[in-house]
Amino acid sequence: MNMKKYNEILIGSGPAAYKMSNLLAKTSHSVLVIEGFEFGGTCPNYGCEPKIFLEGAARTVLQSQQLVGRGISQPAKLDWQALMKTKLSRFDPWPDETHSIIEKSHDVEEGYAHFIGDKTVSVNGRQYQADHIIIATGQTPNILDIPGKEYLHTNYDLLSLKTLPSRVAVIGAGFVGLELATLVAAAGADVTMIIHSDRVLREFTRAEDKMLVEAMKERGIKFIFNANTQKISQLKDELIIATDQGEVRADYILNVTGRHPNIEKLALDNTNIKYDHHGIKVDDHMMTSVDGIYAIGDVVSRQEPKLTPVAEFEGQYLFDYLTGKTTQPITYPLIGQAAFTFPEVARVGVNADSVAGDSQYQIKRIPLKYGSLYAGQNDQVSTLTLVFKGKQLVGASEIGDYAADDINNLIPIIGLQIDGNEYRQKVMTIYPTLGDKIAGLLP
Ligand SMILES: Cc1cc2nc3c(=O)[nH]c(=O)nc-3n(C[C@H](O)[C@H](O)[C@H](O)COP(=O)(O)OP(=O)(O)OC[C@H]3O[C@@H](n4cnc5c(N)ncnc54)[C@H](O)[C@@H]3O)c2cc1C
Ligand SMILES: NC(=O)c1ccc[n+]([C@@H]2O[C@H](COP(=O)([O-])OP(=O)(O)OC[C@H]3O[C@@H](n4cnc5c(N)ncnc54)[C@H](O)[C@@H]3O)[C@@H](O)[C@H]2O)c1
Repeated sequence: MNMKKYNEILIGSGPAAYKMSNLLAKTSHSVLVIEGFEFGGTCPNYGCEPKIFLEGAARTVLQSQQLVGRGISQPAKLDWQALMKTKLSRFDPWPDETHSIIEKSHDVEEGYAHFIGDKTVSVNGRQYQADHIIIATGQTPNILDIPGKEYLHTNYDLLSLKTLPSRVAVIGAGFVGLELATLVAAAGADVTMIIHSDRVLREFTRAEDKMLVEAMKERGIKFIFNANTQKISQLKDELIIATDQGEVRADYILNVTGRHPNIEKLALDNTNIKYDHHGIKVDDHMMTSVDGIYAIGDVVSRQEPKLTPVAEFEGQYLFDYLTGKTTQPITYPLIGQAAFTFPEVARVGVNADSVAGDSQYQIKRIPLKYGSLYAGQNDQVSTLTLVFKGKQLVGASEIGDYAADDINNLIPIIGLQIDGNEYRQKVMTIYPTLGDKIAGLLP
């Protein structure tokens, strides 16, 4: 068979591969990009971007509800069908547009790639080789393996759902579950969350986790903890979810029980690439156990959270490494995280719970609700938690309506190890925002 050879083959076109594809477009390298589903991957098509687009309207509704009796007489109402129409008109063209952008600079194959050996990739019956093969195939939702699993929906379905169901059951309460539950509840659905453990986001402190659940409950979202979902059945026009804590009746079921690496279709067992259930194993240059084959983005088995900026950072690093701009191992910057719930939760650095009782660390909890900014929104929960080691801020987390933006203010202080005196001398932030409080909080 006549086999075409490239400098690079990128498998996947999500944020990790797309970053590399854009960088490689500025070189003379020959590149093949292979995508099996929607060009652009999870984030722009059925992840971060449509989620945050829809969240804009949800936030307006929830904020207006919070201000009823405090100057707002009629809370805003969300028209799901109209909102979804605007969402679809914006997002439907994205995969084709991304495809066209990639095709301007590189060869493209539409189809799922698999390995037929350590050096050869096959797609659509054609075989290819390259100096470097880069696996950037991301993750896909776990689907509960229970009777009635055909009734389960994922983020992909919900983020394009044209009609809002009356009752939505959400199985799982991680980032995806909590964010999408917030969205459909704001639109008027009756939401029940079914959680197999006793808490929600483990990345946050227990106090924040509890406050988030309480705040969501106050807005009518129901939580059933320590419940194992056993079976789903349909009775007339409703779905019955049997759990070991009783039955839940719903019109729509969102399965958000975590995600696993997209490796099944790659036929890695035809190669010597090592992997586990967290993903493909790489060294500190993102190389797999096979020379010349690399992995980046969510498909990698690593400690760092599975986020778009992390995927893009790895794409940039691998480009720099393969084009000789660096020989250094990858070192990750400080990574901030947020769940776009209402209120939001956001965090960075050392988790206060993990160092509670350790005399090397000091923890400060600052209720923000007294500040006019937060009081004006009737944001009763806003609490900032700071962790210091000596004089240095090493961790921060917040629950509150603007937690993600607030924590973003603190990431440079921790990441660049800026001390209080230097900060006060060189920075004057906009008043009144959280920024103006920071100078006073740093020792
Ligand atoms: C609902 C949701 C909300 C999210 N919100 C945020 C957020 O707010 N902020 C944030 O930072 N992150 C968020 N994320 C995570 C973010 O989407 C991912 O971290 C990011 O998309 C990872 O990029 P990637 O390129 O590694 O993989 P992906 O974006 O998943 O792309 C992988 C691509 O590879 C393709 N592929 C798979 N197998 C093959 C094959 N064999 N051959 C060819 N192609 C293949 C897939 O079709 C896919 O297009 C969210 C995720 C979800 C699900
Ligand atoms: N705002 C953001 O940055 C954002 C948003 C969405 C997703 N993400 C990324 O995507 C990743 C995946 O998110 P996710 O929500 O799919 O996964 P997750 O790991 O955050 O949450 C999965 C949830 O499902 C639960 N679960 C697992 N098995 C279950 C079962 N059998 N029954 C009931 N519940 C079960 C877990 O306890 C957990 O609460 C996140 O870790 C994050 O890195 C980020």
